[in-house]
Formats: sequence, C-alpha cells, structure tokens
Amino acid sequence: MQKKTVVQIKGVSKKIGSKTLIDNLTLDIPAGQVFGFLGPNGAGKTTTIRMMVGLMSITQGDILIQGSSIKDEFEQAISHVGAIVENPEMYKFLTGYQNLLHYARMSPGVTEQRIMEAVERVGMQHRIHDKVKTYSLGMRQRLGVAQAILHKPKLLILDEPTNGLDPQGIRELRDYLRELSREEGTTVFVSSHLLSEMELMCDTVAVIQQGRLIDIKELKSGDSENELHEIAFEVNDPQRAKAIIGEGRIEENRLIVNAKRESTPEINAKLVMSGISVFGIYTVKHSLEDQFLEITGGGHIG
Ligand SMILES: Nc1ncnc2c1ncn2[C@@H]1O[C@H](COP(=O)(O)OP(=O)(O)OP(=O)(O)O)[C@@H](O)[C@H]1O
Repeated sequence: MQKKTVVQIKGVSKKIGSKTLIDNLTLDIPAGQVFGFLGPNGAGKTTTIRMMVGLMSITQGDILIQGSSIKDEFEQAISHVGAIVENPEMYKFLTGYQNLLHYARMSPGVTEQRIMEAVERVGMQHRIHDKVKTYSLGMRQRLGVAQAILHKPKLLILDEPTNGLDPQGIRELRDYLRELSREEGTTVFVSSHLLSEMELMCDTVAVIQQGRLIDIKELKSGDSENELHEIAFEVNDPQRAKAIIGEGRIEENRLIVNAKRESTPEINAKLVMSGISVFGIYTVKHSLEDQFLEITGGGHIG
C-alpha cells in the first residue's frame, strides 16, 4: 500500500544574493509519522521550515501541504499546519489557560473542550491555571505545542524542540509527540542537530547538509533489542576467532562482528570454549551514527 503523504517538498531551492541556502531539496513526508530533519548547525533546517510555513519565499520549486501549494494556495495549505518556529509569544502574567483561550478566540471552531484536550495531550492539566511566568522552559514549550495543535492540524512543525531541555524533558517531549501522532494522526516534523535525540523520537530521519538532502533513513522505533551493532572482541588470536564464529572482520587484535547486543554472551562463550582468550568486549559504533558522522564530518554535531 502506498503511504499517504502530508508534505511534498518539490525541488526547492533558496538563494539569497549569490548564496545557495537550500539546493534542489525534494522530500516527501508520510502521514502519521514523527519525522526528523537532521543536520549540523547551518545546514538549512530553519530555512526549510521557514519556507514550509510561508515565513520565507521560495526561490525555486514548491511545497505542497495536503496537496495545496504554499506559494499559490497559502491559506488552504497553512490551515493544515501548526508550528513553533521561533519562540512562541506568551503573555507571562496570564495563566497558560488564559493564553490558550486568547489564541482560541482567533481560531474559528476551537471550543473550550478542545483547549482542555490539547492541554492533556501535552500533560499540562495540573499547571495550566498557573501564570506562565512560573513555568519552566519545558512547560512553556508544552504550552506552545498545545497552542499549535488547538485547531487539530494535520502537520505539526517544531524547530529544534529539544534545545534547552534536560534529558527528562526530552523523554517527555518524545512521549507526548508520539502520542499525538498516534491518537490524533498528526504528522510531526521536528528538526535537530542531534542524532541521538532523533533516534529516540522519530520513525524516519532525513539528513541534510549544506542545503542538500543526503540521506533518508527509516528507524526501527522502540526496537533497539533487534538492532544490529558492531561488537568488538579483543582476543589473542583474531584469525582463529573469525574462523570459529564464521563471520566478522579483523582490526588489529579485534574481531568485529555485526550482531544483536543480546547475542554477545553467546559469541563470547563460543570463543572461550574454543580456547580463545577474550580480553575485552565493546560495542564499536551504532551504524546510523557512523554514517551520520561520516557524512557530516563529525565535528559539527552536537
Ligand atoms: N537571511 C539570510 N541571509 C543570508 N544567509 C542566511 C540567512 N538565513 C540563514 N542564512 C545562512 O543559511 C545557512 C542555513 O541556515 P539555517 O538557519 O537554515 O540552518 P540550520 O540548519 O537551521 O542551523 P541552526 O541549527 O544553526 O539554526 C547558514 O549558513 C546561515 O548562515
């Protein structure tokens, strides 16, 4: 079955003066996913997002949202979008709820019931009647997301949502974004320069660098047990170790095997029982991380 597509970025380029910020970017974002947009600082993530929400003009190409062109049918296209691109403006001396009520009055059809539903989606029901000035960064962000989803958009766009959050905050963000995509069928598009966060949050990741799309990867969400890792066994006789295991590659005094983490003890036992001395066992690198570091040159990331 063909996947339904919410966003089609079609051959988009952005030029400012003689500088090409985005270079012929083509990308389909399937419905119902948490889709990651990954790239080092300055790769062009924010520029792309600005074009997706009409904050910046498109030099060449087009972006369709639910089939409507952001260039030619802006009102129609943007009606499907909720976004936090820059920091959302909130009135600090009003409560979270009063802020949402204020926005709801500007969006036709948003009922008080929907406001509370959005509040629950981001887990803010216990603090929603407190003043915004008492909120932590994470809570302000939740309020921003609640505001962005009030009108039940098909697409929620968040630019670097994990910036400034602690690990607990990132976990909570991941949980409610996943729930949002599951419960309301919202497609979530998040940008980040951190692969580790994208891996935890996203179903698919598109990698960009210097304004160009360089890779798209589907991630096996929540299935880390079945993921293959490169596991290195530091041994006295790597040639013989390879013959015993029947696979792997040799690097100096190590045999490196591509295997699930759970098979480590089994491989180790096989080696030891065949008289091989094992001095150390460690996971070399995650393959996606490997690729990402290779592609982006490593130094710029996070
Ligand atoms: N208005 C502008 N005029 C000229 N160059 C710009 C403009 N806006 C952005 N750039 C440049 O375009 C490139 C992409 O910037 P962009 O902000 O989209 O990157 P990013 O991937 O979002 O990175 P970051 O995570 O650092 O925000 C950068 O080199 C930036 O300096």
